[in-house]
Amino acid sequence: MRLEDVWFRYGRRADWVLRGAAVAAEPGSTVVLLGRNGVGKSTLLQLAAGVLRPVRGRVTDRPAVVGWVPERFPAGQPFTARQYLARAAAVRRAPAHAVAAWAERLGLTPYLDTRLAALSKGTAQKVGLAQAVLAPPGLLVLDEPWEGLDAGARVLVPEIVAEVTAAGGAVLVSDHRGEIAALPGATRWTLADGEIHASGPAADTVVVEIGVERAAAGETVARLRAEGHTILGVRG
Ligand SMILES: Nc1ncnc2c1ncn2[C@@H]1O[C@H](COP(=O)(O)OP(=O)(O)OP(=O)(O)O)[C@@H](O)[C@H]1O
Repeated sequence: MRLEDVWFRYGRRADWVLRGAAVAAEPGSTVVLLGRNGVGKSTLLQLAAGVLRPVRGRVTDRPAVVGWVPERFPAGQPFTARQYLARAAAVRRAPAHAVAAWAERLGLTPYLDTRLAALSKGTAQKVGLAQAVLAPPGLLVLDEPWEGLDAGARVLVPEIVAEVTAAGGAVLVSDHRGEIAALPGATRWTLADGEIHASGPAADTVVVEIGVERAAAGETVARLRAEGHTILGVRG
């Protein structure tokens, strides 16, 4: 999947969210998208997934099967989890056993006959994750996939990412919580002021301890994360 000079804004008078983005996610690679809140990560992911179209430029080499996990699963639809996943499986021509197998793996089996609107946020997120992988995706796009998941399910995200890339798919994932540490070997795209800065995986990592005033802690953590650093903890 390749962005070729992609420009995007939400309206004629709106500011540009992306200005001439030119990056590529190669088959078998994992790309982690970093950047502060509101900088345009979700927008870029939706352009990559084909949910949004560029205002200028184009997205090329998008594989036939794209799995897209939005930041918030749209749970307002009038289906049970089983009906929704069965429909998604039919649309993607996924194998017949895929719904039951993914439901089991994600701990969704007890909730399959619950209506989507009645699911907890985390369980709905799991349905969102399941629908994206029912058919093996050539490109898997995950918007903050850890959000709302319990500890048991969080560990599944890097597992699923590794399986998709091992099968030759590309994975593009946004991360504002430093979960990138769980994705060794990932390329980083850092988005700032409408531009993407791509950098290779951190091959050799060291831990640097810094002290900041309490009042500045939140802002410092956010800034360091936006720059692509991993925050291992805050204490004191
Ligand atoms: N549907 C929309 N209509 C108009 N403006 C939008 C829309 N969606 C997002 N924006 C604006 O585009 C900019 C980028 O938003 P986006 O959601 O892509 O950022 P983000 O980096 O994903 O943020 P966060 O980390 O908070 O999820 C923001 O200024 C936002 O207000």
